[in-house]
Amino acid sequence: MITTNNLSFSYSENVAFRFPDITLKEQEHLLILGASGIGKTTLLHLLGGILTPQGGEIIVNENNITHFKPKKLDDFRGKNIGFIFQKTTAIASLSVSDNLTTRLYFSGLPSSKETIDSLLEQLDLTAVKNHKPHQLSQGQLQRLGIALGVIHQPNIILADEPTSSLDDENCKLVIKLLKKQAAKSKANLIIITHDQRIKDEFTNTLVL
Ligand SMILES: Nc1ncnc2c1ncn2[C@@H]1O[C@H](COP(=O)(O)OP(=O)(O)OP(=O)(O)O)[C@@H](O)[C@H]1O
Repeated sequence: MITTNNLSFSYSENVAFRFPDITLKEQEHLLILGASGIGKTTLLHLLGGILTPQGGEIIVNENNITHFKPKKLDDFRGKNIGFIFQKTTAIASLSVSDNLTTRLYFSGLPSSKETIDSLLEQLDLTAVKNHKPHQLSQGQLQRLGIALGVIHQPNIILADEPTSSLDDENCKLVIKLLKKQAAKSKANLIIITHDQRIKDEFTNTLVL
């Protein structure tokens, strides 16, 4: 569950944003659309606690995270938020499997071979589990990005332009995978995009 009230943020006097309020009940999805530069990534980073709003508040599962101290926010983010970035944040020197083990560690969770193997299987990455990120294809890298965003079963999955560089077939596949992973961890799924192809896949949309 996530609620925002009167959120505002500015990078400078000239680059300032006021965002519409968001209310998502358990497991609801939201697609955020809008022109380039309108503030979509900024909003996603506010929702995930990467940026702190100058005004308003963000409530995640009854926790008002707006005024959390940095350490508490880091812990909260590690356990509850799953980010999927356009470009993978995998560690180059580690294998696919070890990247997932490391992500679990940073979320304060024990390494679980079963959890990792099962997720790799679902994302069709088993064959490359011992490969380093640079040995993966674009599609495999994209799926590793999803794995890294969901391995710790977050309550909120935040995806930044997850389909923009994909062909139609892989675009559909990624959306299906994101919805499936969100259902599995009973998470809210919030996607920002200007990819019009995925508009029809979501009933709940917010245009900035
Ligand atoms: N760290 C920063 N410092 C200063 N200005 C920034 C910073 N990050 C973003 N901006 C500015 O804030 C505005 C909104 O950026 P943001 O990335 O949130 O937009 P967006 O809607 O996600 O754009 P796009 O669709 O092109 O990714 C842009 O004008 C951008 O230049």
